[in-house]
Amino acid sequence: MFGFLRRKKNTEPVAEPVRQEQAPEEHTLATPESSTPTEETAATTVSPPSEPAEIAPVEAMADKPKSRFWQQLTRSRSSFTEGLADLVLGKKQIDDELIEELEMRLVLADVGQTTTQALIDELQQAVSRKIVNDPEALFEKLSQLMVDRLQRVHQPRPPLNEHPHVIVVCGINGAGKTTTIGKLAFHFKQSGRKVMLAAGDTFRAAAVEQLITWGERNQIPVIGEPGRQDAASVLFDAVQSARARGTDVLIADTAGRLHTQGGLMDELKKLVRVLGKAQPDAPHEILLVLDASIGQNALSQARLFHQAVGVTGLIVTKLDGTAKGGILFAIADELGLPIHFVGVGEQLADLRPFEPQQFVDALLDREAI
Ligand SMILES: Nc1nc2c(ncn2[C@@H]2O[C@H](COP(=O)(O)OP(=O)(O)OP(=O)(O)O)[C@@H](O)[C@H]2O)c(=O)[nH]1
Repeated sequence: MFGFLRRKKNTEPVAEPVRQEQAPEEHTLATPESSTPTEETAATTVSPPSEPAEIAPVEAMADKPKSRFWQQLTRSRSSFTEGLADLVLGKKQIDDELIEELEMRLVLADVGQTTTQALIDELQQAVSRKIVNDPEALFEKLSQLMVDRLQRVHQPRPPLNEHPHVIVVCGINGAGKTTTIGKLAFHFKQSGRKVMLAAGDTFRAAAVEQLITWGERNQIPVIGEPGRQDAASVLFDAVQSARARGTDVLIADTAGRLHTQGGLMDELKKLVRVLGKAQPDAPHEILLVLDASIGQNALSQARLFHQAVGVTGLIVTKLDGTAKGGILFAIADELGLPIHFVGVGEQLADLRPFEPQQFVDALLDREAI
């Protein structure tokens, strides 16, 4: 049953779940190290970070407080379901008005014309074949079609067999790369991996400092320091250092670049080549960070990054702050690239392994959430 229908019928307000904040604890932080591979990380005791770190394992969160994910998708869900109950209630049959309203809402949620049309065509076929007979069955069918579309491109990430398993994170300026790297590091640490970061964004001095701060929050080493110019040499050093330390996962930041900036795209290709020289088969993953709030523009960005370096998977950020959650369906349909994670906030634990069913349930306000 869909929550937005149930609420209207019962006319009972449904309480939004309240987020539990963790009491801050004292942390032992490792100071960021220099690029010398043999240097040991010095540990100092410092005050708790100002940001409340959520320390529940991300994997465990996937099945426990689902209500939090539900809450984080409030804007996308509201734009999709608000007012639908009024339209549906009182209707015993599916009519053109209902189908047109659904179509409009899919387009407004940035599902995109092509994917919206395909979904609506499939719904209409199900109606004309009498597979679907009433509005509630129509939503059920829509939900199933949406999950199918995401499931088609859903793939597990490669196993972390190499030491280090090297991940390059790329994207345009401000997409959320550095923040996502901090959250990714937390994700891997929570699953018991030894993680290291490489500050390959030598373009913007503050980016290195920002990455060092994320390293401190996660108590993991960061290779690279402000002032270094050559991103390729930072990444090369980082692979050597990670290997010497038996690191499981090395995550490399890169400078934000517009997909239209040919010179910078060439630099990204060079970084990927250099990593391959530092370690055969590296990088093992090239993750493109896309900001959900830019909607359909994310598609052209993804195409050009993919052409340049062969993106292995996507991380879609800022889903919490946008009503354009539907972009994930356009991404799945038109790019065929797997979405591995979604960013739903600015805290360490606000990165979720992407699960199609869970996402559609939250978007369509399914009771299961
Ligand atoms: N609400 C929300 N904000 C996010 C999310 N991910 C990143 N941000 C914010 O987006 C802004 C840009 O993030 P950065 O990580 O600095 O982006 P970047 O891609 O590294 O930027 P450049 O270094 O300029 O290329 C910051 O204010 C982040 O806190 C998210 O999932 N949700």
